[in-house]
Amino acid sequence: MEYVILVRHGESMTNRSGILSREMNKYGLTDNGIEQAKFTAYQLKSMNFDMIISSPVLRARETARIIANETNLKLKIDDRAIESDFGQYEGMHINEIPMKPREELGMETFESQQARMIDLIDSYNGRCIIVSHAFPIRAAISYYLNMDEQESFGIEIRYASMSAIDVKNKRILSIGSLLITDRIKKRFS
Ligand SMILES: O=C(O)[C@H](O)COP(=O)(O)O
Repeated sequence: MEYVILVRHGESMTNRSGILSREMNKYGLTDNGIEQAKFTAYQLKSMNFDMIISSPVLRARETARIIANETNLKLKIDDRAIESDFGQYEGMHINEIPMKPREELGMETFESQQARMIDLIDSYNGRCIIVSHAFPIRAAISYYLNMDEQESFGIEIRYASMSAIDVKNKRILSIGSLLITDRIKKRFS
């Protein structure tokens, strides 16, 4: 891939209820999340992409469909963009989960999420949008910043935000932005 914009889905019922879930067909976007996705789609419409790729999880698919409709891009579902695997804590409220490292809880590790996101980015050509989830997106960004989970802990990936990466030069152009700048638009013109 030459350039990629990593988009987090819009606000969903998981976020509003504090539930951690990678359920494929539950917890869609809230009305707020739909509006957030539409605003991101509106900005991306003025740029040139080859494809949009999405996590198979409903909230990401709904966000990607909104963007695909606005940009007339072909939408492809790719499991490598999926939400973190929460293991035995799937579907639980965030407050019910012990404050321990993911490894100790039997959840998918930061390294595993980073590896599958980078494998995904490196397996496509051209300029793409990838719709995924906060943690996998942060893990991918950390790869280009050469940071580990703790060092990148402060990176916030907001709903429907856009993180632009110049993949061929391994350079981060924006992190968790809600607005696309003109100089980033120029790279996708
Ligand atoms: O940050 C996390 O643990 C999750 O990635 C949040 O998931 P979401 O981006 O699907 O809300």
